[in-house]
Amino acid sequence: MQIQYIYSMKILSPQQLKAVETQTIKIQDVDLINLMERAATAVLNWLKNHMDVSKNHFTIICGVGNNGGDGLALARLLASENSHVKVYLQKNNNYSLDNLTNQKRLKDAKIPIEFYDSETKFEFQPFSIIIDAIFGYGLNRPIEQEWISIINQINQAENAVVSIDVPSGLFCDQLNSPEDAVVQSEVTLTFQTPKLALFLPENEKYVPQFEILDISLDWASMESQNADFHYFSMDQIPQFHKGRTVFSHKYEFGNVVTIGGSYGKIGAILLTTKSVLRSGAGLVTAYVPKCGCQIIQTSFPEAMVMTDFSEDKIIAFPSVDGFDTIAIGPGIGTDEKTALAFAQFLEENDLTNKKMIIDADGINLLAKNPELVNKLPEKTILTPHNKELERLVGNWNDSFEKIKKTKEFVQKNNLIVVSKGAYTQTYLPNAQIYFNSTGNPGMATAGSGDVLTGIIAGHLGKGFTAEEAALFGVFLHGFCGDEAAAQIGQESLIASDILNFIPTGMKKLFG
Ligand SMILES: NC(=O)C1=CN([C@@H]2O[C@H](COP(=O)(O)OP(=O)(O)OC[C@H]3O[C@@H](n4cnc5c(N)ncnc54)[C@H](OP(=O)(O)O)[C@@H]3O)[C@@H](O)[C@H]2O)[C@@H](O)CC1
Ligand SMILES: [K+]
Repeated sequence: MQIQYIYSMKILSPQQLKAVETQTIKIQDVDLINLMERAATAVLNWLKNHMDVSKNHFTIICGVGNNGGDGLALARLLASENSHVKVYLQKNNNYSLDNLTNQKRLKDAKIPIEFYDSETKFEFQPFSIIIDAIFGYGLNRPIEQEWISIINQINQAENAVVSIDVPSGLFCDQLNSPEDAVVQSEVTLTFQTPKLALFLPENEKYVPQFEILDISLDWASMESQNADFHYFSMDQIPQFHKGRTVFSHKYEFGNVVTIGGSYGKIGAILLTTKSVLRSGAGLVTAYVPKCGCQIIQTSFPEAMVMTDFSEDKIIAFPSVDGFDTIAIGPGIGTDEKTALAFAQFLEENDLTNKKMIIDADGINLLAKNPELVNKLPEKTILTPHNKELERLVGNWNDSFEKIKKTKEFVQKNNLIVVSKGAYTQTYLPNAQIYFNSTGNPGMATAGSGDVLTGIIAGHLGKGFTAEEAALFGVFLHGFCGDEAAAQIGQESLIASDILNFIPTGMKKLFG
């Protein structure tokens, strides 16, 4: 089963979006004004799904381009729903064509437009929702001094703010400088494909959350764009279903060994081992120091256990001949003797045909001895958090430097890196980077990564390619975490909950 990359959602630059827009107009035989109407209708529908628009008040602040045009069209649609709408439009003599068309449509519908300039002092009604339609993906320079007060007034108001397409002032594919004026919205409703800026931690205060609204741009045109960045979302999931038949037997679903644990950290490898089987792998064996044997056998009878001759840490790695998948790291510690055993294991085994994933202290052991990276089988999956990743690729000053360094690292070494965090980033050796769409802040909790390692290892065992296992494993982990949070909340969520929700998550995805 190979991933059909054509099904992934590409993250496009403003120039590419413009090209897709132009091609859509040609292929669908429509005009831009129709796309604008689709965009405004999509926003209206989103608002209707989230509130009673007929009772709400909206203050729509529009710019001079097509983002402003979306705002004007939305004003007309909201007014026809009996909403209370106040429309502000920037005073200018350089409006886009379709902005002008929508101005005329408002005039025809007798909906007044109030013009603002850099001196305007808005009087927002306290309960009115501000719709930010000043700039979208067409922003081509930071917001100029004279308009900063407009953005500041929006940010200082106590009103809820909804941004259309992009928070005004935010660049789509480069970082703003900290002093730039950018709208801080509660939610951004972005059209068709998410923009790169929405995923970057530097922009969290402008984009605490976003939603993608479909406006039926031409799919083939989007797919024809070259993109390094992708969004891995629900649309890609059906192709990951690998069912069982009546005659299936456990040996068809992989034989996985999990290597880790040390005195006081057996729980980590236990979580990983359990997650392997819960993900549908056939067989799992935990290789742990002696102190871990009873713990694992008692709390997880489905697993087999092999033990190191040491009581409290791993100092000699096992033979991996009979296993197809190897997971190393959870709870293993960084003792010198463990480090030596790990190095010897990588240097003296032929791992060419093995599938491998390394996590946690396994990554720290690797970082201590960087030339060992050359000994890893191709497409080994590494699942570092940011601190662990820095130990492998060096420090970075911002997201773009991180992306560049990590991309170089995976390409040079033919590895896969899963960089954990909000919108977990998966770097494939072909230089493609995927942002994940599932998960929640409650999952930043002890042992969450151990469960992820097990889920990915389980899918490797089941026969997924390394790319598939990494991408789908990250998605499933977040999805199960979301299911768990929906039931018990984020605050008290623990890693075992994520694990316990794997069956619910799998069932919900595949039936
Ligand atoms: N395909 C889709 O997804 C669809 C997208 N649609 C919508 O179109 C939006 C993109 O529209 P857009 O291209 O007209 O750009 P937009 O963001 O309105 O701003 C451009 C204007 O701002 C100006 N300007 C720029 N920077 C500036 C600055 N710092 N300070 C001052 N001025 C500045 C620039 O003028 P300039 O001065 O550069 O000549 C120009 O006048 C998109 O986000 C979405 O909402 C839908 O309608 C339909 C389908
Ligand atoms: K906007």
